[in-house]
Amino acid sequence: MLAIEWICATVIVAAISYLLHEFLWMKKRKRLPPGPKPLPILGNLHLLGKNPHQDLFHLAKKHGPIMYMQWGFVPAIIISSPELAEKFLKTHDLNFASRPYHEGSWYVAHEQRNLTFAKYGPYWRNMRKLCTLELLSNFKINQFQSMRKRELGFLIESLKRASSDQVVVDLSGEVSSLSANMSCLMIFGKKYMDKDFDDRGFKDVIQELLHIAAIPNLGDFFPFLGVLDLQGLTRRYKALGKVFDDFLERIIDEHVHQSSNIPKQNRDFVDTMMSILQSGEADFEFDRRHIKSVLIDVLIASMDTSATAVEWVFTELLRHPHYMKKLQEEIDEKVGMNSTVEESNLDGLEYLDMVIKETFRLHPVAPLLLPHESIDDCIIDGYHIPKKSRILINTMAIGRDPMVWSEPERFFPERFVEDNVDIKGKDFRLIPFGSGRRMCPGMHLGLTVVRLVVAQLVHCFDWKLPNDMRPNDLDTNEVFGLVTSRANHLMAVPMYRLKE
Ligand code: HEM
Repeated sequence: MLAIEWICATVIVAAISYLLHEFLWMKKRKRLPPGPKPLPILGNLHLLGKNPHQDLFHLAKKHGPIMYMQWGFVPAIIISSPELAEKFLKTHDLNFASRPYHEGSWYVAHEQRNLTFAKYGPYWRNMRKLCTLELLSNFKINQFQSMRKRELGFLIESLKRASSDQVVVDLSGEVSSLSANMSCLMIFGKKYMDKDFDDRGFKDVIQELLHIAAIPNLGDFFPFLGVLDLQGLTRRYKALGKVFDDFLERIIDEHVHQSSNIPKQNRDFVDTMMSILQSGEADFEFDRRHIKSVLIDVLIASMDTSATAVEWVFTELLRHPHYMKKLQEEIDEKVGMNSTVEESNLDGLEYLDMVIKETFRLHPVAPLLLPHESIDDCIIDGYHIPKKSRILINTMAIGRDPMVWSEPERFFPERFVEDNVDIKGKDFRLIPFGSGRRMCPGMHLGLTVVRLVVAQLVHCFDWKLPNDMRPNDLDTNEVFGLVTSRANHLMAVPMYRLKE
């Protein structure tokens, strides 16, 4: 059959199934949450544009904080208030602790054997425990403290040169490279540069994965269309899966040959995982496939999240120079003009924490968290939540809700002086790392990197916008993806300010 015939046949089958589904559903219709009226087959997919978190924010203003949508054949529940977020992520957490099918993880992470998209069950529980204890513990985070200091030192030196020449730097690019280097050193024990992956180079391959992971996948919403691969995504995921697999196999082999009895405090993540594999101490199915899947997870999760958070903090500080100054004054007082910031200084920097909280409120790195999936039918606030619904918690909508925050659109770190809101998953007004069973296990590491990098860059340099741009003219356009970053790179001129 020709491709066009295949498409027609699939659309007809899809339409019949949809009508059948609607008919059966009518018979036992239950009270669903309110939401926009769906079109036949397409459902509400036509309402989602390039920045779905913003579209859902606007739709919630009309339909309310719990909203039902039909995305193709998939029911979606969108949550936009702290009270409801608490019901989904705390009161009924267990029922919403699974993840939907994710084609990228299927092909790149050995059939969703990664932590991020593994279905809820014994494998996910065991792997999460292992990662939390062995890779993301305080002991492990502290082990890499000197590496972080050294890498950040390299960036400061290069910015000092830019400062003496008064050149504009690509702050987004610089922080992203720093974060990539820190992640590679922690995970693989060395930095990976261009050509280390395949012809395209390390960064390009990661960027391609992030890019296609952000493209809405028709196969996710219309399972019949998945096999046709009309968007070419399956083909690209398979090719990327092979590139990652070859790369990780090579790295693991190198580690196996080099490492015999590396002391625990010197082990990178590959060493740690391989020593667990070799010792046989994992009491669940655990082989190279699982190790490779989790290595990809921590690589992707650590590289872009922290760098994007730093980028947003700087965006707001450059738009509000008086807050930048106030932050400098706090650090000058605690650290002094003769020294750079150490991780041991961070706990005393309260204003820094307020600036970071305020940035997460306005610019959460993952505005819809990661998608959760309901394990069983459930009733919440009198509404029926069907089994296998996709649950999205819109933290961006919660962060800008005037019922929750006064003057929500205003960047105002001082709002946290009186109200010391927790960002570690206990206060549902601000949950940039999620909450409950699926909450981010890398939060401590992520926060350490963000606080350190922001503090150091603000302490060592005054910053000004290029070409006499006024602070108000700096845009805050975003591009939605696995992480939601600035649409345009942040450019600024550093001026060194410490005593030599
Ligand atoms: C500023 C930095 C970071 C932010 C804002 C962030 C945010 C998040 C969010 C919102 C989720 C989804 C929670 C949910 O679905 O309910 C998540 C999950 C996750 N994060 Fe992070 N993250 C950061 C850094 C890191 C780092 C450094 C790592 C590891 C090295 C990491 C590893 C993970 C993993 C493995 C998951 C999936 C957990 C699971 O499904 O069980 N993250 N993160």
